[in-house]
Amino acid sequence: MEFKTFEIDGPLEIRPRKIEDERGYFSEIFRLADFAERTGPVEFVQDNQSLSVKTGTIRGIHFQSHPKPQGKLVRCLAGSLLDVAVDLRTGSPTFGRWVSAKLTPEENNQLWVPVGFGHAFCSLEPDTVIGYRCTGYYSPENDKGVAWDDPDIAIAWPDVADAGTLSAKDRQQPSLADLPEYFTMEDQ
Ligand SMILES: Cc1cn([C@H]2C[C@H](O)[C@@H](COP(=O)(O)OP(=O)(O)O[C@H]3O[C@H](C)C(=O)[C@H](O)[C@H]3O)O2)c(=O)[nH]c1=O
Repeated sequence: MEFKTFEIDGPLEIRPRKIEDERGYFSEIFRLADFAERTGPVEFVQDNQSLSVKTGTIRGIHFQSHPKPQGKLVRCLAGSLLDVAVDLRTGSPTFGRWVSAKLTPEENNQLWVPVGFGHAFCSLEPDTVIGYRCTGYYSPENDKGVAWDDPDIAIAWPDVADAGTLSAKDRQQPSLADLPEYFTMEDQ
């Protein structure tokens, strides 16, 4: 299992080994000991999965505020997607900056989005399925977001990104400049 860091401290791209044979492959996609060695103690309590039928579907930038924050371990189960983590920690030297990874079943890679980061993705082909493990339960009252196309974040979305796919909620997310201070450098 390979762990790749980014220029922003916190997010990780994880690439579990695929053991291939004539039947296909086998992969240990998560080992708590290996993961927690790099992230510190984590407990996943909820697994989510969503289907995006159209190429260019954009979901996000989402996060849950305290006292119900969520770290997310994301992978692609079908299709492919560009997954993005945005640093929302007040006082962070990389506040407002983002990292991304193209996730596909073939690559068998994952993105760790720690507490303190917003999460968003864009599907890169039809019928893309995303699966992600969360370290906190869903809490609608703590479900917050930032505008996907905020110029102060300037995520380099792929050309296929289709704003027409945005949910009503995502069409009216606040700008980064208008966002309350939800997270600090104490968050992880
Ligand atoms: C997140 C969530 C949603 N829901 C319900 C609420 C709505 O009735 C429906 C769709 O929710 P939403 O439009 O927020 O789903 P996405 O736009 O895919 O948002 C998710 O995708 C972005 C990229 C994320 O990182 C978050 O996990 C999450 O915000 O599922 C639940 O019942 N449980 C949940 O954990």
